[in-house]
Amino acid sequence: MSSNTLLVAGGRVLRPDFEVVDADVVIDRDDGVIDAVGPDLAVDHEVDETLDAAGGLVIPGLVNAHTHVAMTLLRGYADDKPLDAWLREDIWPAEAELGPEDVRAGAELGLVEMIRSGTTAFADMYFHVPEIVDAVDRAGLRARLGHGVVTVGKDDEAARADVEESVDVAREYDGAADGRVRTAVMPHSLTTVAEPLLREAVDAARDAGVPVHTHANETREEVEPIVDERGERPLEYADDVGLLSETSFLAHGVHVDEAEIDLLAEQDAAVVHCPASNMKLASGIAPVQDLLDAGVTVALGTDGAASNNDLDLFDELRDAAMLGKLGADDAAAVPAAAAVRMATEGGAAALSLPGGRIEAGAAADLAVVDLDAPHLAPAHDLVSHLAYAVRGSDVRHTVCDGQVLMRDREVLTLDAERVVETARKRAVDLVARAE
Ligand SMILES: CSC[C@H]1O[C@@H](n2cnc3c(O)ncnc32)[C@H](O)[C@@H]1O
Ligand SMILES: [Zn+2]
Repeated sequence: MSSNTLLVAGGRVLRPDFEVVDADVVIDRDDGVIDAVGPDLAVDHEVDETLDAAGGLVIPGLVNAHTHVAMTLLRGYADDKPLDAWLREDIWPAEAELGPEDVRAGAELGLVEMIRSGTTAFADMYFHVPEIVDAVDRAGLRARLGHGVVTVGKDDEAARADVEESVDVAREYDGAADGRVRTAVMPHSLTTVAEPLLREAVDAARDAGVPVHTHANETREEVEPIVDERGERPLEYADDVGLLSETSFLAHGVHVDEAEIDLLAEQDAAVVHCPASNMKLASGIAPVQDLLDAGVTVALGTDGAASNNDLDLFDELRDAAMLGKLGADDAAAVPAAAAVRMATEGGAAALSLPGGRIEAGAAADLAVVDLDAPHLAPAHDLVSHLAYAVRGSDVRHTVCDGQVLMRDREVLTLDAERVVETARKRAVDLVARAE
């Protein structure tokens, strides 16, 4: 019998086989692990804290497998443009003005938003990573973090320094926040990092024992020059430089051909599907059902809040299921359960992080979704509801690593009001500097 036990009581539980059962969940808070799942567990367990899940569904905490969390400061700053123009004309000039405290403020805002919508783990590529690590440590989430490398437009010394920073950050912070923070080396994309430095980054990641995360095959405009200049597809190039492996995870994967899908499956590299960002920037429709059919691990990501424009992974679930059907011209494609799996187990697998399943021995990362709202009645099929009807605002409690991050919609680890106020001020000042 544990002396530091959290009980999630009286709800229904989404099991790994996607059956929904009436069950309590007992969590060992010291180990951050689920001890038991089953009916009436309060009877045989001494409990230190109870979360009321009556009328709710206990699900694995959602995994946002690709974002730039501090971009919350640029939410609504530049819309209705395609990727390249959006980055060059608006986003990159604004980001050039970002200081470490801006990134901290933007990250905290994003963390509050994710906790409030049931996300317990995420992957982030950005700048000023030490401030993001600190924010994640205090917020209590789990994350795979990295410094994004861009070498184009930089002289050799600056380009090399950017790669070094990504490797140094990955080495220094892997295992931070009691192991909740893991790292990766993060070259921004196959076109924004020059080949010799991309090779160095990949080799250094392997030496450091951390994954590589990059944007890949996001737009036609990005794919075509690679094919023209190299005579090979982007993911063949990525494979040549050693970037595809069982720990690497690639954001977007929109414009991938059959051979590239086979390559991803062979190398066991994961794809993070970002449907809202792909729609908003008109980047295209990823062949998600084809990826799944080939056995590729597919996760879901919001991308940054400037191309989404929120960090609510329930939106992504719905978009993934809807857009998957449109892209495949098949209403049976990307069914509800597949979308939910991508947002949970698929995300944890892509990021090589614990979580994604509610079962004894699994990490105690979970969310309790309130089923009382009118838009969730009736409840014929709760997996269907998770994919098509639940909103982030339906989440009642969020738990990560056995710690309660939100209880009855009150975020406990960060002062949400102060975070929002600080981010508002920082965003106004940032935009004034950028214009
Ligand atoms: C070098 S840190 C990360 C870098 O990525 C930018 N970014 C945001 N969204 C996207 C996207 O959809 N594709 C490519 N790059 C993106 C972000 O603004 C940072 O500069
Ligand atoms: Zn991105």
